[in-house]
Parts: sequence; structure tokens; C-alpha cells
Amino acid sequence: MITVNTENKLDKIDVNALSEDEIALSIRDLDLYYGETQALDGINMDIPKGRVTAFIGPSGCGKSTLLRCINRMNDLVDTCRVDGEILLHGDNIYDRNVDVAALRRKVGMVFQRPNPFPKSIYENVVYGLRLMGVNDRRTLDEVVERSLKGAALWNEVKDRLKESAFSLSGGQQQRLVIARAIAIEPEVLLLDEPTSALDPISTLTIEELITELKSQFTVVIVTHNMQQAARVSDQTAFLYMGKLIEYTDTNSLFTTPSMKQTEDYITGRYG
Ligand SMILES: Nc1ncnc2c1ncn2[C@@H]1O[C@H](COP(=O)(O)OP(=O)(O)OP(=O)(O)O)[C@@H](O)[C@H]1O
Repeated sequence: MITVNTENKLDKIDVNALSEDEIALSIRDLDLYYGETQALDGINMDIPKGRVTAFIGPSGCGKSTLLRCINRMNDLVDTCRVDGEILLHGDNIYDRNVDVAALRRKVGMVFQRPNPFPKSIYENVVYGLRLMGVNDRRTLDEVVERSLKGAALWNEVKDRLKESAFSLSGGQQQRLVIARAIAIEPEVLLLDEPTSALDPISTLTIEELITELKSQFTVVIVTHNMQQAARVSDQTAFLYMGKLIEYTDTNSLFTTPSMKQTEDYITGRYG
């Protein structure tokens, strides 16, 4: 039985009937193929702004593939072909003239394993800004403090900003990676199983952080842990064999699923 945490949830909204100004991302008739194999099949969904959306489903159902479509990470896979559209605030990110680097500044991503760069804590946070040509010390200092506070890491590292990022624990490294992602103020933050390599205490810290982040960002998280989806997300999408089976507010999905496949999955009948 999955327990849904209702304390940190925003008011319930109908994600299948959002108004235009509530929508951050619209996924329209999205199909994705790896070579001959279809991994996503006719996905249609709107992802609301300023909330946490979880993608759940059994291994291989296409959760990470769908997440990676949102900042075009799948472009890096030679055999991958995408049909359909993803609109970010109304603009199709798959349009031919889209600058993918600019897109990835608007849509940041955090992976399963913390991947800080072999640099100091400070230089990790300002990495994206330096790439954008920002070198003013005072600006960078402000961004470092704001981002590390935003990632709930400032108090632990404020006296050791010059130390290597590798001197941090795994959980701290993951929060540093989140600080690096939010330093360039993206609109959307994609989290691909962000706690699966972490211990339970670090996991809890990151989960609390996710709840904080939604006041500033639209958050989309892939998790294989249903309990985690129930704890952190406002709405949940259940995928199965490349199809979106059910997408609704988290409480309804886990307590009164409308599709048999969702019910089978959340009651542990498969996956
Ligand atoms: N780079 C790739 N090349 C070819 N096939 C891929 C690639 N990445 C994923 N796939 C296939 O696409 C399907 C969906 O994979 P995906 O990683 O999106 O699933 P998932 O739901 O995130 O699974 P998991 O929970 O195990 O991470 C799977 O059949 C997988 O084997």
C-alpha cells in the first residue's frame, strides 16, 4: 500500500484540463524510436508550471526516454528518431531552428549518479555562468550563495568553497549538482532517479529539497520508487510499454487509479 504525503502537496488541479497559462510543457503525439524499436507511443500530456510531476512505471517502460526528450538529450543517440512535438511555453523544442544549447539552459537535468566536475565546489556552481561569459566576481559570489542555499547545501559548504567537489559525500554532491543546475535559472528541472544512488538520509534531504524547488521551477522526476513519487509529486504519470496509461493528481493515482494496469502496478502485481 502506497502512503501519499498530502502535507507538501499543492492544491489539486485537473492536469488533463489545464489552462494555457498553467502549462509549462505540452507533449503532443510523441513517438520515439530507437532504430526499429518503438520506445514511446503516442504520448500526449500537459505538464503544469511550478509543480512536481513524476513519471513512474516498470523498468523499460520509457520513463527516462520521455524525460530525456524534454531537453533533447536523445539527440545524442544516433539511432533515435522522434515524431511529434513538445511545446515549452508554446514553442516546439523540436523545431529545426531551435538552439539545443539554449534549450538545455532553460531545461536543466540532474542524473541518477551525482556528476560534479573535477573542480572546486565554487567552480562547479558557476560553471554554466562562466560558459555564458559571466566572470564578474561579485555576481558569481551572489549566484554561488543563492544556488547553494536553494539546494540546501550552503550551511554545509560555505567555509570550504575552494575544496574539490569530490570531497563531498554522495548526497552533498547530488545537491551540488542541483545547485549547478539552478545557478543558470532554468525554467524546468528534470530529475532522472536523482536519489537512487543515495542513502536514506540523503534521499530524504533531496526529497525535501524537491518540494522547495517547485516554488521556483517546474520539476519533472523519474523514479522507480512509487513511495517516492507519492511523497514528492503533485501529479503522477504512469507509463507502460511506451504508452501513457494514466496521468492525474498523485493522490488519485495511488488511491483510486482508474485504469486496471495502474492498479496492478501500484499494488505490486508486476514491475
Ligand atoms: N540508447 C538506447 N538505444 C536503444 N534502446 C534504448 C536506448 N535507451 C533506452 N532504450 C530502450 O527503450 C526502452 C525504454 O527505456 P527507458 O530507459 O526509457 O526505460 P525506463 O522506464 O526509464 O527504465 P528503467 O526504470 O529501467 O530505467 C527500453 O526498451 C530500452 O531498452
